[in-house]
Amino acid sequence: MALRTLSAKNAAALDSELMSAGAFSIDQLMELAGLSVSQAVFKLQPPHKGKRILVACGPGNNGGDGLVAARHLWHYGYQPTMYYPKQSKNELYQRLTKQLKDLNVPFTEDFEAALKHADHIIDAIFGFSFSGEVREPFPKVIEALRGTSVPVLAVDAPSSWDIEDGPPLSGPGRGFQPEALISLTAPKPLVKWFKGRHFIGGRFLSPEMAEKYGLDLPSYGGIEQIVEVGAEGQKL
Ligand SMILES: NC(=O)C1=CN([C@@H]2O[C@H](COP(=O)(O)OP(=O)(O)OC[C@H]3O[C@@H](n4cnc5c(N)ncnc54)[C@H](O)[C@@H]3O)[C@@H](O)[C@H]2O)[C@H](O)CC1
Ligand SMILES: [K+]
Repeated sequence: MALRTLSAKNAAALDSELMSAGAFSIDQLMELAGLSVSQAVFKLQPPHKGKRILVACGPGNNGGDGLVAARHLWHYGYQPTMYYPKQSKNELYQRLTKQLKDLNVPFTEDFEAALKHADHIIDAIFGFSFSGEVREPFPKVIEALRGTSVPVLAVDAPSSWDIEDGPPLSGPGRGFQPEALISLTAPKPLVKWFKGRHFIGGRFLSPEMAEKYGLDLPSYGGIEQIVEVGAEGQKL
């Protein structure tokens, strides 16, 4: 049986409820989300299989998860490279960026060139607040993700996919099917069209909140921040 999914509208409502009634800060949620992304990379691409991780970050919190994941990956011994073309002036993102610069993690403006030297890619461009046509400068990046043979781990959603309706029928993301996906808190309806390896992460949901939003609490083992499920979210 598939895990229950969370619509884009409810994902945003749950996020804001976690930060009000739930008493979490955005920094905490993003740290746990990014930590789970880093653990999924470790599972998919253990360091002995190649350490060069290209992290594509978008302008919102999905991008923030990518910034946090990169820092954890550096500490695990990986060599992250950041592509972060629309850097927010928001203080949190500036701090996350500084933390990476202090570790001498490189930032590149040329995604296609960086792709030639990558062993794995994190797609942290858009998450549950994506809508409409992909705007500049991201169309060529999405096209490159679609065309590359380097494996891609998508954070929360394959970027350019509609959260409810899945893969786009036209535009740069047409035919984009990443190797892996990590859904944060709960899978979004788009998982119905996803065919790769699927993880759930973001281990911060209380049983009360799960019940209120009609979600399943993933059965995380021990100290794990991720749990692998079937492609469409069914328990393995
Ligand atoms: N509770 C959780 O599960 C948590 C999840 N986290 C992550 O946060 C994202 C959602 O973040 P949000 O800031 O709301 O939005 P996005 O990052 O998805 O994108 C917003 C960003 O993108 C721009 N944008 C939207 N559509 C387009 C477009 N068509 N073309 C270009 N740009 C577009 C928009 O203007 C914004 O700037 C969730 O998915 C998780 O990854 C939190 O980290 C922690 C809690
Ligand atoms: K994404």
